Amino acid sequence: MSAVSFQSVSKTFNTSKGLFQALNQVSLDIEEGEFFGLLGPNGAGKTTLISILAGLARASSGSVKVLGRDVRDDYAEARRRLGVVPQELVFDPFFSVRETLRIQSGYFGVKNNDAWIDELLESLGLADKAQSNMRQLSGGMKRRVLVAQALVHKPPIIVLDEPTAGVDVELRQTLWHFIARLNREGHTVLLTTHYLEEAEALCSRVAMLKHGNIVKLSPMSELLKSASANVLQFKTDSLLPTAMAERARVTGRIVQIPAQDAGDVEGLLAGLRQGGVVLEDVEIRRADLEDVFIHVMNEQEHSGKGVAA
Ligand SMILES: Nc1ncnc2c1ncn2[C@@H]1O[C@H](COP(=O)(O)OP(=O)(O)OP(=O)(O)O)[C@@H](O)[C@H]1O
Repeated sequence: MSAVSFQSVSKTFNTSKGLFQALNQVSLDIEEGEFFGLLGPNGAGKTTLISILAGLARASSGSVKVLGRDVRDDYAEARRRLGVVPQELVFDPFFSVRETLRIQSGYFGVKNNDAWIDELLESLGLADKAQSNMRQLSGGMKRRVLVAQALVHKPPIIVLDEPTAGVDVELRQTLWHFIARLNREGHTVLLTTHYLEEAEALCSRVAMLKHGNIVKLSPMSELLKSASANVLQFKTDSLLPTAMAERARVTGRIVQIPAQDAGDVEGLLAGLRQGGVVLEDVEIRRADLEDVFIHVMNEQEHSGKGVAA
């Protein structure tokens, strides 16, 4: 049985400008024990898909099942199997951290949960904040509580919607260490993130979403293999020749151009020299998930919408 199964899920919003299709026939099965990444640019439909999974929004058509339970017809049972860490920080400011977690346990009907609550507090670096009121915590600490809150009923499936947006390195490390442990222990993880190096390090399979369509669905290893093998990277203040500018990813002074092999790199360097481009800090590195992501998104731009497996 799939941990999460999306079958032809579409979502249309009524907006002041008319109907807007945020999801278009999304079908996707996430297996038990997977660490699955849902990637896509802003507005691709990731949060909408997760909101439908969590029962916070309704699909216009299609169905979603959590371990075989339909999120609409069998909401309570489906929801109990999910631990959802939302993007937004929402709390009741009057409770302490421990009270917040106890209340959440009660909500799921879990009694005598203090041993697990202590373990969550310890693993997420919150042990010394257990008695603090929520309103006294920093943003990063609140985010840790949000994670603890999602996990308080030991859900088999953990859903994280951009959990590391704007959080510091220490929290990221604490969080990933803990989530990776839970995944090793058998929990399924569904993650959306804009930090592609995190996705690359953690996810065994990813789906890329664009304009509400799945445009890529692939194991991470195959995705990385499918990429052009290398990237020529350098810094420059010069303008690039047009043919090269079209292939390049430019961030400030840093230019990165995909290259298949050593011959391709030589050709690029010769072209740059001919174009009078002055290079600094030249290096050749292996392509990463960000290179693949940009390639897939550009491909879609040029070929229109569509599904590529
Ligand atoms: N309640 C709503 N009413 C109208 N349009 C909406 C609503 N919620 C989302 N949308 C639109 O649906 C599209 C998908 O939004 P969604 O939040 O799912 O994207 P996302 O992939 O999570 O983006 P981000 O990476 O920015 O979080 C966007 O164009 C958004 O403006």
